[in-house]
Amino acid sequence: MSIVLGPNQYGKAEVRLVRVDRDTARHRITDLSVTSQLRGDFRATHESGDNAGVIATDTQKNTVNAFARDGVGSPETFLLRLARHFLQSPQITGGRWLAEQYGWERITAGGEGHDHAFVRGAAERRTALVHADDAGLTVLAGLRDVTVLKSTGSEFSGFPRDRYTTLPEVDDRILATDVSAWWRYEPSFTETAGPAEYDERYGAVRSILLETFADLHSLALQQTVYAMGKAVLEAFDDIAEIRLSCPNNHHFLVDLEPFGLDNPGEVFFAADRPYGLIEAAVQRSGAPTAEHPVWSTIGGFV
Ligand SMILES: O=c1[nH]c(=O)c2[nH]c(=O)[nH]c2[nH]1
Repeated sequence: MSIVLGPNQYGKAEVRLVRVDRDTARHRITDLSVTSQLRGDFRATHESGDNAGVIATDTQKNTVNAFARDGVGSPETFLLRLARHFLQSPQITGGRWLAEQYGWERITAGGEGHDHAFVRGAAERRTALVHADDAGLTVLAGLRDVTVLKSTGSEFSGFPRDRYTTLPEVDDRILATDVSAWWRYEPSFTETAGPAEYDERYGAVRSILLETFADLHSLALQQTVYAMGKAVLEAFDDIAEIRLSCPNNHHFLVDLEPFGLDNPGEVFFAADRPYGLIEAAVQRSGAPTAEHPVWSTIGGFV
């Protein structure tokens, strides 16, 4: 039996990059964590330490920072620039470039918000991923940990009961989750989109996800998750598919009877674990059934 090197990739993870656009007194900041990973025939370095073809991870980090000097644009276009740059080296045959963007809002004291003072927003991040392989470039866009809650308009009943079932059926409960999603753009979008189109589309998808969460009377988080994905695909032909991952952040009604009090859906215990975890891909019927290769690069369902 002989031992051989299997699939491999390497690069710099989580380059923390803050870009200040200061062309006017009203500054804009872009706060990113960027990961660059390269693929190619890197047997030599693994087998004998011959680094002749190895673009150092330090060089990859420097390239990320240097490219930011010209502006970031949108996370998607920034990653596409990096991908096209590294793919110019003949030994690089593919790769994976990932960005997580942290939101900063202007500090507001009435009026328009401060010109150059910001407050970091919620845990929510905007995400982008560019994947390159023999078939070309694929762009995913997404979001992570968009925390939402509705205080009514959610029920859960009709599930099977066995000797281990204790959950009561409820026709009114809190529904709370942290929405994470990735959606895959068709080439028809990525071939022409610039930063403005990516930004606009990100905002539109985020709004659709939130509005659907809010408006659908939910009989199960599964129904809400599917409806959110479906609404996005119905709105945009050039989004091929979307994957969602949503924990069910349980809120349990506190028993106030020991204190002689009723509790008509007013006082809850917000449990942090365990949590239900509902994940689904929403796709177009007739699309290829084989999983697109990009999904194997994201680590986890979403
Ligand atoms: O929306 C829900 N889906 C489930 O599958 C489930 N299971 C559970 O215990 N509570 C819930 N809620």
